[in-house]
Amino acid sequence: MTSRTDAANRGSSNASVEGARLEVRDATVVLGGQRVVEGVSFTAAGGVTALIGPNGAGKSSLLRGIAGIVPLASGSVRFDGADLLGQGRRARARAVAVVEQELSSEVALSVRAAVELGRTPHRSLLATATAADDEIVASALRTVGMEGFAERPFDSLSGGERQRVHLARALAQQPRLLLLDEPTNHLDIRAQLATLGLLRRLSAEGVTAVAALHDLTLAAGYADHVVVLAGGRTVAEGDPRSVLTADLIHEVYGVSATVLQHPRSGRPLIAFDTEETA
Ligand SMILES: Nc1ncnc2c1ncn2[C@@H]1O[C@H](COP(=O)(O)OP(=O)(O)OP(=O)(O)O)[C@@H](O)[C@H]1O
Repeated sequence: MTSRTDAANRGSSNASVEGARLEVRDATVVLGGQRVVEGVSFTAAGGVTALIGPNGAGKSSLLRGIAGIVPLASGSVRFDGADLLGQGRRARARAVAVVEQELSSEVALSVRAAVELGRTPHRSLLATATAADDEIVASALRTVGMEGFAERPFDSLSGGERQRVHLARALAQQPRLLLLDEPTNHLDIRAQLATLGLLRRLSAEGVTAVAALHDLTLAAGYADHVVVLAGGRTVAEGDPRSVLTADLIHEVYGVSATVLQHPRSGRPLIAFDTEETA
């Protein structure tokens, strides 16, 4: 596949506050002896970056490599001018929060306790929660609309509710870099729009957000920058308005689509050609 890079838009952002710069260079991740991410580079100076691509493209592995959850076989990740992966876990967790797809963690905890885990990197080892921590946790729960669930056991929640709690925990971490793996998974459409709107608001406050997304129209509607992966490699990147073409969608996903324009935002609306419309 050809590599198309919209260099003029690389790292561009509509964010009103420029976030710290994330520079991923030649990232390669090897899992089970396979190069599942190979030589991926992109820069995000604030704003929302969407990672898109088919199942198995390497989106989760790239996010995990950036976060230091899996090692990079080669390449580097710099954030705010420093080598992110060279930092200790605790220092990294003060800057970077990750919302992963896995929904079964914190099963024995209440919702409030699960979100409180987000404060751990900011507290000294044996310290208990301060009033400020409590307010940050309460605020994170309010932001995701889960304040009424604080005392519920985490494992009693629905999939979408768990997803929101994971997001609240990441917010409680007060990160400057937010990495999210399919954050709209399990969410109803209102919650999906709220989550992506929240990413936009956070980016306006200086948070750099990178999210793996499957819904191309939502990615087009909310991202400043898209990175398209297939087979572990970058196929295209840039402004969603120039990258998300019918040709690109056919090349990457093997499906036919008509790309329309949102009448107000001008952003791409992707209509898939079903048997009826083909
Ligand atoms: N532990 C592992 N050992 C071997 N291969 C792995 C391992 N983990 C992931 N892979 C493979 O790496 C590739 C990339 O997986 P990854 O989860 O990063 O893709 P993805 O783009 O996030 O996919 P999806 O959209 O399905 O979530 C896949 O082919 C997957 O099977």
